[in-house]
This record gives sequence, structure tokens and C-alpha cells, in this order.
Amino acid sequence: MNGSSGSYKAELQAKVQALEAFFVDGAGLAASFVALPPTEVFESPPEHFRMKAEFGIWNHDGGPSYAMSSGKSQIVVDRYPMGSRVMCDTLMPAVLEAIRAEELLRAHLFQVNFHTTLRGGSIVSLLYHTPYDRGSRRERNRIQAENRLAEAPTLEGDTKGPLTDDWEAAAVRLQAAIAIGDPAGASIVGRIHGMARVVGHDWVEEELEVVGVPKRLRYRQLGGFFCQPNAAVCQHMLAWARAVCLADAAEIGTVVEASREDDLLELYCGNGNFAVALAPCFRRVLATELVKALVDTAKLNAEYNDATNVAFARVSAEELAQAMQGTRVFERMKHISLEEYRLNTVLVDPPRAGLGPEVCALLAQFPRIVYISCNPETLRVDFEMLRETHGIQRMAAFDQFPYTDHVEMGVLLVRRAT
Ligand SMILES: C[S@@+](CC[C@H](N)C(=O)[O-])C[C@H]1O[C@@H](n2cnc3c(N)ncnc32)[C@H](O)[C@@H]1O
Repeated sequence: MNGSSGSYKAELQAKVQALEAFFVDGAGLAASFVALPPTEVFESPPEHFRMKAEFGIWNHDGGPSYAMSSGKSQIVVDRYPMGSRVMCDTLMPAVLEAIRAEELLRAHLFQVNFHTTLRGGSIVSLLYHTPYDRGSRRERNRIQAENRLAEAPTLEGDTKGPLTDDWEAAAVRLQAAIAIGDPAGASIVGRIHGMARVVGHDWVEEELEVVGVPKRLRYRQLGGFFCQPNAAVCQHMLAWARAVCLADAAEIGTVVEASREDDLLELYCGNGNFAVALAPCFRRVLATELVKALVDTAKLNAEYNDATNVAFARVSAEELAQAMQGTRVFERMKHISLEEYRLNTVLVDPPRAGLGPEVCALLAQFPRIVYISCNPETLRVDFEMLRETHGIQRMAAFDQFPYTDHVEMGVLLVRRAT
């Protein structure tokens, strides 16, 4: 990356062209793709766009350094201008200085993860190899539940094992050093095998400005769980999804003060990122997600933003399909009366693996599908199923990952009249 905005734009243009060609020229797919709508392209800032990044720790003669893998080799990273400003200018130098100075922080450390925000406030996660017997499963569970390692067991004779009380004291010193450069501060989290010792919180709070939303949206984001990595582009994604949902509201419901009179179903809702931003556009929203910690965070985020018309359920997309077909009943959905919803729009934002046949069959029943995809290959496979009933009406490329081949897509699929 050379950081010049000219080269950024040229790279993005090439990426979008490749994406369009991929959809039009795909083997056996050309016939229904030739009439693609023009791609709406949403740029990233050319620098300091990544809110989250992970670095390996490479120990060499000059002391530990940050490293990233490139093919089979490791590249030392001295400066990382793709990382957010606070990550690049404050956190990375402070953490490196601390781990060079403090054996307690350095011993068995193999990775450092940064999670930052536009609002201010960060998490620095230090990941350690386990140098000791972790004890019985029951004991591990107890420790995990407390989210602390009050008396972390150490290797016999090794008084410097990770995550001891002495480690915590060193983490507190690191936290204080970071606060000198960044008054919003950082939490320091030591992690070993799913267990964590936390100095501060294992979460951050973000605020996003979304076109059409009068107040900034406030989100809690959990350390170690999914959230959109490029906050500036995430703001575009949320604004686009709102515009797409409202654009032809009159076709299905009646537009009342820029909101629909029908309801939204969301699958793969994560921490409520889309649900919260889309709630004012709909009468009601039913949002579902597999991971309990994310569902709990999504509920909190709905509260933060007065999104009182959103209900959440912890079910997988496949389970929801079964519930909607009436083939299974879930205790986890007992607070939801599906028959009370007027669901005409469904929004999906699946992981890289895409939707699969069971979920596509559910989606095919909806007049409108908003499909956010981090993997154009699986989007195309899913569309092979959905093309029987739906055509692509809008298509967007969100440049979440500048200077890589990856691109996030948004597609509005509308059911063809029969
Ligand atoms: C790409 S993330 C999108 C999250 C959210 N839309 C956002 O913008 O932050 C995909 C989400 O799907 C969830 N997930 C993965 N497999 C799932 C499944 N089979 N059913 C429901 N949710 C699933 C993950 O836990 C993750 O939160």
C-alpha cells in the first residue's frame, strides 16, 4: 500500500470490474446476469480504515516485532497505516515498547489483536500459548465463567507463566502508558485457550453516523466476536440498506414518515448492526443470530438506540427456516408469534460459507431479499438457487478491505411477477 488516493481509486476500479465480470461471465450463468444493474460503489478512506487487526509476534535478535504472514514467510510490520489512527500511532508503539520491556507480558505471547473505534476506546488482546497444565475441565469452566484467572496455574518452577497477578500488574502499567497517548484509553485482555483475564472491559462502544438517521447510532462490540472491521464503510452499508428498504416501500406497504407498514426479518444479525439502523424503517423487525453473546449484545444495542420494535431470537438461520415452515418448534422462540409479522423483506449477512439450500428455500418466499455478502463466490452459488424466483435489482460494492481482492457486496433481489 502506498497510501496515495489515486492508486487506491485505480485498485478499487479494477476490483469492481473484476467483480462485475465474475457475475456476468460465470460459467453457465451469463444468460440471467447480462442485465446487471450498475454497481453502486462505496469507497473506503485510503488510510487508517481498519478498526481491527491481528499481528503475530516474531521474536528475533532485535527483540519481538509485529509480523504478518505473506504466503509462507513472515513480514515484520514496523508501521501499519491501514490500521485506525489510534492503532497505528498510539497502541502499536506502546504495546511493542511494553512487551520489549516486560518479560511478564512477553513470555509465551504469540499474537496481539487490536480492536479500536471511531468513538474512542480500544481493546488490546494479548494471546498466549499455554505453558502449563490447565487443570480439570470443571475448573477451567469455573474460571472461564468468572472471565478471570485469579490464580492462574503456572508451570512448576515457572513463576512467570502468563496471566498471573503479576501479569495483571504489568497489564495495568501498559494500560496507563496507552492512556498518555490516547485519553479514551484501552482495555488489556490476556487470552489463553478461551480463557481471559481482563483489565478494563472485554468490549468497546462505537458510534456510527448513518445518512438518514438523525442521531449517531451507539453500539457495544464484544472483544473476540464478529463486528464489521471498517467502520467508515459500515456506515455506507447501513445507509445503503436503509435506502434500499425504503426506496419502493409504497409497492408493498404504505410509506408513513419514511417507514414501511410491514416488517423485516433479519438472519445472521450479529450484534444488531443492521437491525438497529433499519428498525425505524419498518413496523417491526425480527432479528435472529446463532451466538448467544451476540444476541445479548444486540438486545443491549437495541435498547441504546430506542429500537423498541425489534425482537431477537437465538436460532440459526436453518432453525428459523424450520420454525417458519412449521416443522419444528423452538423453546428459544417462545416469545415470538410468527403469525403476527407481515414479513415482506428479509436481510441476510451470512458468513463466508453463504446461505445453502435450506435458507435459500426460505428466502425464495420473500418479495424482497437484501443480501449482504463478504464472499461473491458463495453469493453467486446462492443466487443460482434464487434466480428461479428473483432478479437482481440493485447491486453495491463496499470496499471493506482496500488493497486486497476481497470486496463486500450488497444485492437487492426482487421476486419476479408470476
Ligand atoms: C458476517 S457476520 C454478520 C453480522 C452482522 N450482520 C453485522 O453486521 O455485524 C455473520 C453472523 O452470522 C452468525 N452465524 C454464523 N452461522 C450462522 C447460522 N447458521 N445461523 C445464524 N447465524 C449464524 C455469526 O455468528 C455472525 O454473527
